[in-house]
Amino acid sequence: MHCALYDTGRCRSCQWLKTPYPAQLSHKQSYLETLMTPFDVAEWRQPQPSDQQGFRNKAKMVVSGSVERPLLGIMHGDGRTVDLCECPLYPASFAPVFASLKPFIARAGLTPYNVARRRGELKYILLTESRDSGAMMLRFVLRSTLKLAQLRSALPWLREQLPHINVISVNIQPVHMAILEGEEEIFLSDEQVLAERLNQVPLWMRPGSFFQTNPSVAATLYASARDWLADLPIHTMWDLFCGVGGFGLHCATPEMSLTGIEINAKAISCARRSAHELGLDKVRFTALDSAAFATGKEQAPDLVLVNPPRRGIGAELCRWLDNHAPRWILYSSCQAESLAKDLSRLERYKISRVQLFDMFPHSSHFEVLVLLTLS
Ligand SMILES: C[S@@+](CC[C@H](N)C(=O)[O-])C[C@H]1O[C@@H](n2cnc3c(N)ncnc32)[C@H](O)[C@@H]1O
Ligand code: SF4
Repeated sequence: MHCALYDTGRCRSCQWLKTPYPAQLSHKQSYLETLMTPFDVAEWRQPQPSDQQGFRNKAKMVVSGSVERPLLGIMHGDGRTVDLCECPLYPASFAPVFASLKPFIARAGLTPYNVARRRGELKYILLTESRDSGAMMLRFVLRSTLKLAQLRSALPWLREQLPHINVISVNIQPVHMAILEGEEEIFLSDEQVLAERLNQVPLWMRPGSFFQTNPSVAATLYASARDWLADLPIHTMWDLFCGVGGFGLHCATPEMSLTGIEINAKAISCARRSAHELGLDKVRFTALDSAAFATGKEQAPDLVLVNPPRRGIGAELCRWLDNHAPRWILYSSCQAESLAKDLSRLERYKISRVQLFDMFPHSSHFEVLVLLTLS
């Protein structure tokens, strides 16, 4: 893939950009196979490739420069800022939004936050697109509510320019640190959630809840989970670290009892809404810590699906799973090293199937789906 920003040294975020894409995939696959050497893998599926560009549904732009000439992009460690509006990882539909946002920032007088001087108001612009409908969610991360009234009164102009932005909000992040978002979210639109649909399953995105950033590959990942489970006699299932419910809602059948557990209550409200739309009445989604939920139970379901953050599921949950022995575990991981560590703790399981999903092209990262069967 060609990136002028990379070639001119302005952005080097994609460390593997100069490696041809097929070689990127085979490097990732060989690395994964090396990590899995201690385990006996019954079946390897072919890696799932990604589109090489335009695959992201989300932009997190640091705002810098001046109010008349804002830059939307990244800040390097030395404080240098670079405009990334032409980053080829974003879909073509993002360019007109960035083009309208720049004059809007001037109209609303949203002075970019200057980290060195600790002055200014607008810190980040967060833009998310529904791949299904093309509708978008736009969030302004501000240092305080000082410019909120100005932003509100300039907003009709922006809405006229960009009528497909359904959800607009302001996040207040008063802390002077590299933290992206604060606790307080103020909605400026009637809509507070953005509808997505992957494989005909309705999903909802909302500020602050996790959603996969490569929706095409996420759709193949969820569909694979559903296909892998389709032939197994599963009556009861848990989806731990479920986010807005993508895995569980793909895998659940009307007869199956599904419990989804996630720490973020807003994500849980999205998952409940999807289950209701699908007419799944044996599905429960609850906001809890996954390990605390599992360790409070006497009995495991037929299958436990886990999709943890990069740190993995950890020793306590592995111990509980190994002791309570669900017949199957389906583990989706975005960090192969923590996955390998967790697999070594699940001593009673054999590895039935493994597949790599290239969620993050041009970087060393990838997603892996592993089916474990009780020995
Ligand atoms: C990799 S994301 C996966 C989300 C979801 N399965 C999906 O497909 O989008 C990990 C999720 O775990 C949640 N999480 C983090 N720590 C948790 C915990 N201790 N207990 C439950 N959920 C947690 C995060 O909020 C996040 O939604
Ligand atoms: S993140 Fe975008 S701009 Fe930066 S190197 Fe990758 S493709 Fe180029």
